[in-house]
Amino acid sequence: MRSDLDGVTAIFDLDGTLIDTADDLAAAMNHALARAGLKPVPAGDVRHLVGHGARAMLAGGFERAGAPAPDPAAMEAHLAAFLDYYLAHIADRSRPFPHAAETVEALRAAGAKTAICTNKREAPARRLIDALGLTGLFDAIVGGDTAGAPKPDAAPVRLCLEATGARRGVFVGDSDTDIAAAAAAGLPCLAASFGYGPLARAGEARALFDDYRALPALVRTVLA
Ligand SMILES: O=C(O)COP(=O)(O)O
Ligand SMILES: [Mg+2]
Repeated sequence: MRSDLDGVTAIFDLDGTLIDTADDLAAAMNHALARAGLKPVPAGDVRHLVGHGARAMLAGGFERAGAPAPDPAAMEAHLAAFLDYYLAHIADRSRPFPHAAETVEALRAAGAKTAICTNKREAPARRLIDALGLTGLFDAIVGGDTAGAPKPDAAPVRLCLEATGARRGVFVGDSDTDIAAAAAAGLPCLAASFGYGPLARAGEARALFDDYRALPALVRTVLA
C-alpha cells in the first residue's frame, strides 16, 4: 500500500463540500419560518445562506421571507426551533456528494489523517456524520463552536491539525469562508465547484475540482 500521505491531514468543510445538506437545512429553516407565520424560502435560496452557522442562515431566511430582523430574544426561540427540527431530521435527505466517501477512504488508505472543519455546531455535525455512517472516516470533527471562533478564523483549522498531529495539511472547501480560513492557517485550499459558495475568491484557491475522483491527485500536487 502506498502511504505517501503520512503526516498529512486533509481537512474538509462539511455543508456543500462533503455532504449535500441543503434540502434538510431548508426544511428546518422553513419549519422555523412557518412557526413565525412566514412563507417558505426555496431550497435553492437556502444553499446561498449556508456557511456561517445556523444563526446567520436563519437571519438570512427572515430577510428573504421579507420579514424584519427578529429581536435577540425572538431569534433565540427561532434558533431553538430550527435546531430541534434539524436534529430530528438531520439526514432525511442529506447525502455525501458523489464519490466523496470513497475519496476520503482513499486518502486515508494512503496514510493521510482526515478531519472535518465546519461552521455547523459540533453536535449537529457529529450527528449528521454518524447518521450517514461516516464517523469512522474522520480523526477529528471541529464545529463552529469548538475552537472559540468559527471560520474564517484560523483557530478551527489549526485545531484540526493539532488534533490529528499533522505536519502538513490541505483544506477542501466550497466557499470564500473556507478559502480565507485556509489562508489564515497557512494551508493550501482546494475548492469544490459543485458546492454552495460563494466562490468570489476562487482565484485564491490552489485549484477547483468538480469531481471527487480528481481530488487525490490535486492533494498530491499542492503538497509536492
Ligand atoms: O453554515 C453552516 O452551518 C455550516 O457550513 P459549513 O459546513 O459549510 O461550514
Ligand atoms: Mg460549506
